[in-house]
Amino acid sequence: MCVAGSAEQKGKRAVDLGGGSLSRGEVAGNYREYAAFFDKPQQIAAKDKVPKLVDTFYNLVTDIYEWGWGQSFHFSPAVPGVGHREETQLHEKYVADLLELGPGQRVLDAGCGVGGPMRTIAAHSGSNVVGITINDYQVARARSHNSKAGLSKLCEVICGDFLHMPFGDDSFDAAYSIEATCHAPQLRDVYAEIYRVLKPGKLYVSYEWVTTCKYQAQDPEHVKIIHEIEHGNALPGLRSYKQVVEIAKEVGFEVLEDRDLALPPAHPWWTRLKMGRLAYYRNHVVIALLSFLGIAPQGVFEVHEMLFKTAMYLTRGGETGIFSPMHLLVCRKPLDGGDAATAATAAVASS
Ligand SMILES: C=C(CC[C@@H](C)[C@H]1CC[C@H]2C3=CC[C@H]4[C@H](C)[C@@H](O)CC[C@]4(C)[C@H]3CC[C@]12C)C(C)C
Ligand SMILES: C[S@@+](CC[C@H](N)C(=O)[O-])C[C@H]1O[C@@H](n2cnc3c(N)ncnc32)[C@H](O)[C@@H]1O
Repeated sequence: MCVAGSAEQKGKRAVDLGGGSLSRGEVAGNYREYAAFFDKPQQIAAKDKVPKLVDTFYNLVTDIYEWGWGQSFHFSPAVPGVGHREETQLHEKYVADLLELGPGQRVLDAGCGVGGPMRTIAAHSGSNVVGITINDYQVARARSHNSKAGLSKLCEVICGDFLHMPFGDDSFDAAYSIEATCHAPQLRDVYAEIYRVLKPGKLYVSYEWVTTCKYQAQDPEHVKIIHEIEHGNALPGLRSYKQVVEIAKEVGFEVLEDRDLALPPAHPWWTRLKMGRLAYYRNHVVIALLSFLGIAPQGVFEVHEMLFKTAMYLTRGGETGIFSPMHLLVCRKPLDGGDAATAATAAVASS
C-alpha cells in the first residue's frame, strides 16, 4: 500500500500519523473535548483555559500539518512560477530582512511550531534563534529537524508559554512571531511579554491573523466564516487589524509599519489551500483506511475532517477579503524603555 508519501512535501508519513504527545487511546477523547470547547461560548470566555486547549490542538494537528503542508505552519502570498516551498521561505526571509538580522544576534521566535521559519531565518541570516512553543511534541519535532538540517548550533527550542517566558528582561536583539499570537487569550499579554524580553531600541515583527476592514459584524455570513476559522484553528477570538496596532502601542511599542501583505499586488495566499482540495479528499480516504486497519488512532479521522472544513472557511475568508493571516506589524521598543515599560506594566495590570 502506497501511503508513505506526503500530500505536498516529503517528511511525515501517513502511517505515522498520531496524536502528538497523546497516547493512541487519548486522541478521540481529546478531540471531543476540543470540539466541545467551541460549542460553549462561556468556555471561550474562560481565558485561563486557552493555553491548555491550544496545546491539545497541536497534539491533534501537528502530524497532519507536517504531512500535508510541511514544516512551516503558516500561509504565504502566492508567487507565480515559484513552488510552495520557495514561497514559504520568501515570506520567512522577509521577516529576517525587516529585522536586519545578522550573525551573533539573539532572536526570539514566539510560537515556533516545529521550526520551519526558524531554520530558514537562521540559515539566511546566521543569527541565533530561540523558539518557544507551548507544545512539547513540537519541541521534540523541531529539535530533530534542527539537528537533521545541521542547524542545532543556531537554533534552540524550549517548551513554554509565551505569556510567561523564562527569559530575562532586555535579553533579545530582535523578536518575531509568525501566525502564532492569535492563540493568545489577551493579545496585550503576549505583546507585553515580548516587549519585556526585547532590548531597548530593538525590533519586533509579527504576521497577525486579523479581520480586515471588509468584515461586517452584522453580516451573518461573515460571522459564520470567522467563527468557523476560530473553531478549526484553536483561536480564542480573532482581533481586527486596528486592534492589533492599538494593542502594540498600548504596551509601549512604536509601530513603524502596519500593512496587510495579503492585499494586491500580492497574489492570493489561499490559492495553495484551494488547489489542494483534491489532495485533501485523497488524504481523507487514506486516513479512513488507516483508521479502519487500526494503524491510525481513533480520532485522527475526525481531526482531519475538522481541518478539511477549516480549509474551506479559510478560503472563504480570503476570497471575501474579510480575513488576513498576514497583517504585518513592525514594532520598535523605544530606547527610553523606562516610560514605555511603565505603560506595558499598566496595560497588563488593566487587562
Ligand atoms: C496559523 C495557523 C495554521 C495555518 C495553516 C498552516 C493550517 C490552517 C489549516 C490547515 C490545513 C487545512 C486542511 C488540511 C488538509 C485537510 C489535510 O489533508 C492536509 C493538511 C491541511 C492542508 C492543513 C495544513 C495546515 C493548515 C493549512 C493557525 C492554527 C493559527
Ligand atoms: C500556527 S503555529 C505557527 C508556528 C510557526 N510560527 C510557523 O510559522 O511555523 C502557532 C504556534 O504558536 C504556538 N503557541 C500558541 N500559543 C502559545 C503559547 N501560549 N505559548 C507558546 N507557544 C504558543 C503553538 O504551539 C504553535 O507552535
